[in-house]
Amino acid sequence: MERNNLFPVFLKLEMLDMLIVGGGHVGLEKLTAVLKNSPAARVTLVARHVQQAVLDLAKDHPGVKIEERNFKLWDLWDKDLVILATDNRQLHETIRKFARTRKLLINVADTPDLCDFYLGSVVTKGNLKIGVSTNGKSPTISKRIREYLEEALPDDTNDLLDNMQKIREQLTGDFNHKVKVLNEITTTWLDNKQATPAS
Ligand SMILES: C[C@@]1(CC(=O)O)c2cc3[nH]c(cc4nc(cc5[nH]c(cc(n2)[C@H]1CCC(=O)O)[C@@](C)(CC(=O)O)[C@@H]5CCC(=O)O)C(CC(=O)O)=C4CCC(=O)O)c(CCC(=O)O)c3CC(=O)O
Ligand SMILES: NC(=O)C1=CN([C@@H]2O[C@H](COP(=O)(O)OP(=O)(O)OC[C@H]3O[C@@H](n4cnc5c(N)ncnc54)[C@H](O)[C@@H]3O)[C@@H](O)[C@H]2O)C=CC1
Repeated sequence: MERNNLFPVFLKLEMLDMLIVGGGHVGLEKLTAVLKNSPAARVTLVARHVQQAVLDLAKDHPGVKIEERNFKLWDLWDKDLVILATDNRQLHETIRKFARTRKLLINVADTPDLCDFYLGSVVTKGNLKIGVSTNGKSPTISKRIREYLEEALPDDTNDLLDNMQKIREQLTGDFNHKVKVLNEITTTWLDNKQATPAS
């Protein structure tokens, strides 16, 4: 059977510098995805024309800088990650080439063959976050799985995490003992969806 070989990570975007090129529909979608997850992300968005909705979104996020002009190569100099969302495939290929010489990681929205990483659908319940990838096969199925998990996971999931954190802090004994206790008290969690693990 085919498998998904992508390696998932969770990035701290308030400690990294991201460049988004393109401020149309797709640029807005990607900026929205970034800020929904990481409201304090440091993002520079460069676009010849910036949609009003992009400006509105940026207003509420001090980490976002909007520059309404053509992309320039030096936009890449001080960045860690790049998302391209223009309507110009040739430009995407050129930027990608330069970005890779600088070892920057790049996502070209809707062009899997030019991407070093993909965005995923994201389920969030408090501190819990689940990233979904179909390996580019079907973003619509990613979206459906997100909706399914959002519905299925109890709303008090974050209380569970708080309780578990307290228990972790209070547990004494060696590492193996702690792992055993933590495994035991969570065995039935998803069966009865309780926020307080049985002790
Ligand atoms: C490879 C990837 C690269 C990347 O963009 O990072 C990619 C590629 C492409 N997307 C396309 C289309 C659509 N993308 C969406 C939606 C999302 N797309 C996202 C990620 C990804 N999209 C990466 C793989 C993710 C995975 O592995 O599953 C999500 C999960 C995250 C996000 O973007 O924030 C977000 C859902 C967020 C949510 O709601 O949870 C919808 C549905 C909708 O908008 O309702 C459609 C239309 C329906 C359809 O096609 O399914 C096309 C065809 C373009 C064309 O037809 O021209 C390509 C190109 C191709 O497939 O060749
Ligand atoms: N809109 C959609 O739902 C979908 C779009 N696509 C594709 O994604 C691409 C982008 O789509 P949209 O965002 O809708 O297009 P758009 O035309 O709304 O936005 C393109 C953006 O790129 C900017 N841009 C173009 N050249 C630039 C340059 N040299 N420097 C800086 N900025 C530059 C424009 O000013 C604009 O902000 C298109 O190729 C489209 O075919 C694919 C699937 C769905």
